[in-house]
Amino acid sequence: MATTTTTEEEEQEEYLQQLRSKATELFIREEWNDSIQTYSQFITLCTHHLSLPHSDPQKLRKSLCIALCNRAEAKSRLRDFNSALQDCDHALQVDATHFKTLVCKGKILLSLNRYSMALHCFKIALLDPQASGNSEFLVGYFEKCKKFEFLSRTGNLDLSDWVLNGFPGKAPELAEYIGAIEIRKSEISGRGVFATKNIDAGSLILVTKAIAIERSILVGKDLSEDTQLVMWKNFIDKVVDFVRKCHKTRDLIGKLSIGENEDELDVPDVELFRPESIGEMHSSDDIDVDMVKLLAILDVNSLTEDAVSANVLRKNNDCYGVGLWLLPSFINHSCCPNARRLHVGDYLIVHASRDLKAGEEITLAYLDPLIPLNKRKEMSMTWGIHCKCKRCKFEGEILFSKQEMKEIEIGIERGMDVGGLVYKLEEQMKRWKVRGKEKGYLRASFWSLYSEAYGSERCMKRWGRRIPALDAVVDSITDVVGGDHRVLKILMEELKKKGGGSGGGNLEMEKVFKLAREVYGKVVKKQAMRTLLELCIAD
Ligand SMILES: C[S@@+](CC[C@H](N)C(=O)[O-])C[C@H]1O[C@@H](n2cnc3c(N)ncnc32)[C@H](O)[C@@H]1O
Repeated sequence: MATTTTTEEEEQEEYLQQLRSKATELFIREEWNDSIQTYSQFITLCTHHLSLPHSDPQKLRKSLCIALCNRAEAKSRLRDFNSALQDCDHALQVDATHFKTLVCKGKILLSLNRYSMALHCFKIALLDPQASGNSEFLVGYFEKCKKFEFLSRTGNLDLSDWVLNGFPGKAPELAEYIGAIEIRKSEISGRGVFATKNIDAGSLILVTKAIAIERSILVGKDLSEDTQLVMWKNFIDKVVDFVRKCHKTRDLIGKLSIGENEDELDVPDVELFRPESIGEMHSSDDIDVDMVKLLAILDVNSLTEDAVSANVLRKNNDCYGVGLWLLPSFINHSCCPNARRLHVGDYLIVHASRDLKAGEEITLAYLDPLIPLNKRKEMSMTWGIHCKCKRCKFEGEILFSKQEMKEIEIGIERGMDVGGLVYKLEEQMKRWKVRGKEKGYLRASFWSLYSEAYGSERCMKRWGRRIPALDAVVDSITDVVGGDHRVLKILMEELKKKGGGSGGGNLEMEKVFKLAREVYGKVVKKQAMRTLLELCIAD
């Protein structure tokens, strides 16, 4: 009897060895899916053997730990980070200081933007004797975690080198950052994002990585309908894949609006959106996805890189992307926005495009703030929103009561002399005693007239002395819609004409830099900002 048991045990032992060798071979050949499958069989069998009376627990534990660590590595290669993390934790339960697992866990945590936890792993790994042979790359990871941890606390981003070198290679990895903001009920609609402290124009409000993003190369100016459909389908597949791998993401996406009954929606704590917040992170097994709800959510919250309030930093702007970013999805629209977005790789940076007061709602322009009310209304229909901001209200009243406004609109349609139309609008505003912000509203709405007039030498010769100086118009428009790249471009061109360019008069150049910070955010130092300004003109 005893002989039979020994033979059985030996056979099982041999089978275990075979499984381990096969899994290791697949792992070395980087056949990740097959190696995960084989390691899974090995792990189940190994765990079972550990409970048997004649087993060698020390040897088995060692094998189990290595198998879990390798399976974690394979899963992380397939970007199934949450499940990989689960394996690392399991391995560390078996051996709390297992060097390879600590390094693997640190790298996974870094990919998930959980910097301080990653830092902790690399710190312990560095104490291991094995660290001496790997010190260069370990110290590299350690320093990277430290840098990102600092960035995620302060939001002090500096992309100067990347910009000055002409956006080489892949876009830089950024750290996730959540500034002085909270999510609250909004008077605009449902929930909104609010400043909890004063925020200067140009300062970063948040930096966050896309849940998923899909890009397409632009051939010509627009994408064909077919390409757009394929792009949208791929994008949805990516979101579903992400959601299936992570409960936390599914739960957070589930908090986004479907554009209906927004006032009844819960207000989530902004802390939930920190990568390090505790959530039910694990499981790669099927998570139910309510596709109808998910599609409605994507319809309302996806953002495109070509939007008017977005800048994209990359070498060739010949592609176009659609993506989903969680926290920015709570930012409402305003025709007098106070924030803009900047895309760097898969990261979205939202910065203040005007000075913000504590308690003020942060808003983006979903649609062009430099077009007249009727066009804005038309465009807002596609967003399913009916904007009731002060500007829309004021312009609605003036359009309704003043025939001259209609005449100006007809003049634009008929292609009348832009200088004459600007003159007419300015004269009417004087007559109607339109001042301050209200003047800015109308100037912003008819920006196309102003920009064409200031851009035309012939027009300025004729009307230059009868219409306000560009400076004054820039100030009043910026006061109501914040920094805008088109306004910045005209200002730059004007400076160049005066023989200034980037070496223009100090005061004028300061004004350009101030506007540039409102347009791009404080993401580069002065020299690199000059490069961005050159790009803005060339655009
Ligand atoms: C990206 S979400 C913004 C956050 C949303 N309010 C929430 O509670 O989740 C976009 C949706 O917000 C609403 N919304 C945003 N700005 C609006 C505005 N200015 N006027 C009316 N509704 C607006 C619309 O329902 C729109 O579909």
